[in-house]
Amino acid sequence: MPLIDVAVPVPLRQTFTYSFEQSLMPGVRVTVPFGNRTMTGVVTGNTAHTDNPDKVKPITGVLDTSPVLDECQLTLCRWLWQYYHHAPGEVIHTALPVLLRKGASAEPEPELWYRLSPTASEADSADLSRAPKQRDCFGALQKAPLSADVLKQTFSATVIKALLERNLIEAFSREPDSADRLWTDKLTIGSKPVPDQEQAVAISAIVQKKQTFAPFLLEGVTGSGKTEVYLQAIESVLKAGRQVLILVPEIGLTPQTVSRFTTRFGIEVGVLHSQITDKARLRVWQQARDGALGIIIGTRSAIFTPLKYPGMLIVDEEHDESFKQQDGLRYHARDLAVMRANQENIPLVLGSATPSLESLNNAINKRYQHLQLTRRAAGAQVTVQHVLDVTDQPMRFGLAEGTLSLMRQHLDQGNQVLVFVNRRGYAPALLCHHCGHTESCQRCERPYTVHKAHRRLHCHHCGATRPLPASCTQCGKTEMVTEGIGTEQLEQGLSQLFPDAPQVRIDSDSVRGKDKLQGMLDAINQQQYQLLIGTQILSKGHHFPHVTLVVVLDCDGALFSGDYRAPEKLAQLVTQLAGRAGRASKPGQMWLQTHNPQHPLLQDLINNGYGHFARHALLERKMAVQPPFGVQILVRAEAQDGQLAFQFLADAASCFEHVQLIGPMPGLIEKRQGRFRFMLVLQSDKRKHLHEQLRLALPAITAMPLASKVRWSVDVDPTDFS
Ligand SMILES: Nc1ncnc2c1ncn2[C@@H]1O[C@H](COP(=O)(O)OP(=O)(O)OP(=O)(O)O)[C@@H](O)[C@H]1O
Ligand SMILES: [Zn+2]
Repeated sequence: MPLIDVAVPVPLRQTFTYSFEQSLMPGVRVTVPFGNRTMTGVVTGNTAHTDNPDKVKPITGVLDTSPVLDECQLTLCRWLWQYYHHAPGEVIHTALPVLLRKGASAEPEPELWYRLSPTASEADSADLSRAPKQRDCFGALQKAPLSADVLKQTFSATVIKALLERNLIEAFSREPDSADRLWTDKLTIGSKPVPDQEQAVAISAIVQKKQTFAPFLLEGVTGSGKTEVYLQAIESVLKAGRQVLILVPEIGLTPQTVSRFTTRFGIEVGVLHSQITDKARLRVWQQARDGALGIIIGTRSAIFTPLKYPGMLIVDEEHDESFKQQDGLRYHARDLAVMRANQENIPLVLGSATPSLESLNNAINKRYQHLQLTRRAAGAQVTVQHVLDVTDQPMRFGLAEGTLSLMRQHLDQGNQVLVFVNRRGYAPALLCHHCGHTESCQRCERPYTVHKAHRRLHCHHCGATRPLPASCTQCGKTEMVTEGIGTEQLEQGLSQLFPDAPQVRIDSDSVRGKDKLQGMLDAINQQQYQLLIGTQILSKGHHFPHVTLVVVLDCDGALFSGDYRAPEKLAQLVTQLAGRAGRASKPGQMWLQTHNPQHPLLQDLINNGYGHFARHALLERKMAVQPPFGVQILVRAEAQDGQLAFQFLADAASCFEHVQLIGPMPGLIEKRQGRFRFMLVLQSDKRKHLHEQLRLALPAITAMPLASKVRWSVDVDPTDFS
């Protein structure tokens, strides 16, 4: 009997061999016995050899007639489990829509249709004269059978039910029509602006590359019209009947984004993000696989969407941290996009105003073609950036007098002002004025954030919450005071200081709920609000034509972080925030409040811009042999007993010989949800060497006695050191 390799969704770094009466196509789902359970796995190949043939068990069921993962996707999965040193079964699970993991059919379900019943006749129509709706419905079906979806657009369920009860019509199920490339008939090119010279250069460079692997970095300052470049570049791809997959950051996927594409091309766009149902996700997956969608826009995991006619890949805001998954399979969707474009032989456009140092380095080294947009579109001016020294300044709600009078000026001119603070809630700590005790989450040993609206304390690390205490839990005195400022407090304060300026708060608390963010963004652009208060969410790619002033409350924390990526992240945030101002006819400015006005990073950013900062940061990384010049892999471990986690990593460290090791040391967040967290950094200037060393060491690490007593994981190319 043929031997077959199957990836089974268990956390083990191997595939498993089973037998079956015939060989099976790789990518087909099968059910197999595993331990005392039955599991759904995916065939990864047919094999000739097994070490212990007596132990091989048979495959118990075959779920698909054709593979759910095509050759290209399987190749990518193999790359993923090798590169990220992850369990093959879990990799394949990540690559499939949830319903397919659970064994659902990969083929579209038969649709419900209606037709006249065989006994119905012309005379029946006359009988319906006193029920005009039923008569019309009957008349419609007399012409041709119709799907339930179509019929229900015109007739109510009651009308259909009445006709069914009279036995005049009947329901039947029908295989859905193939919609393969039907969208090409609907494709139209809506009105579009004339590209400026830099845009035109970028567009023509991209469209020259058809059906060949060609990576581009589109580095364009905020508001320079990158999206317009995407739109005009994909035009010829769509006209050729080929599909485009666009990745965007989680928060950037608003209906506004989608509508720019639907309006331009007049075709349906498949949308994939974390809020859609499993059923809808499977539907888009099927339509993309069957060639029934021309454009698919999605967040991180959309990179796994199969395409029947792949034409182009785009990663917008490619620097965004949400493209890296921070648990399970810790893959980077941008890096996977590069692999995929290569595999599919198609162009890839990475776009950003603040490119990651990794991508920028690839562009400088000519591995990617570098396209630059240095001017804002349609004559908008660059936002002028300033630092405001707040040392010894009287402050109100975290704002200096100077900042407040600037805000007053802009508000009086009828413009919008955006105030950024990087903390949601009322205040980041609650402490006792008498004994100094800070109320902290015991599981994370971090101060609770005060949320006044709900009168509760929240731990932003683990989500734990409890009622706001009336007195100190240590000494019992009732003089509780808050420390620091969050969005909620700023909102309260600003409504006192500027009672005449309608304000809106945008943070993950206030935008919870379907389409709420979009509603707020629309209201902002209709000028229903003048003061915009918010967190990072406000920095993400939104177009705010009426904002002329951006204020950053406090950026000092990030200047002294233990994370070597913190300066890059801060520079990206500040630049993106500045990019929200002055996007239309009115010029914009940004003010950064700081106690460190002379800090070299701030000075460089303010005076020379992100591009200069990033190139300088690359030099520093080169000296320190840090990514993208050095390669890093993190082994993390956590346990309730911190000593165990530390010891596990110390033992793991002894498995390496020719690798530079840093640690074991505590994570930047030392404790979370009752577990102490440690990490061991493996570093080298040679990628291949480091991966090889880890591959050799992993069996020994996995076999260590402590390996089953702590939670541990491998993070390749880490971006987060918490
Ligand atoms: N060539 C052009 N002529 C006129 N208007 C343009 C042109 N290109 C883009 N625009 C307009 O300029 C605005 C900004 O463009 P777009 O949103 O594409 O910029 P972006 O670079 O993607 O912005 P960001 O990175 O800041 O999110 C949009 O309203 C867009 O319609
Ligand atoms: Zn906690």
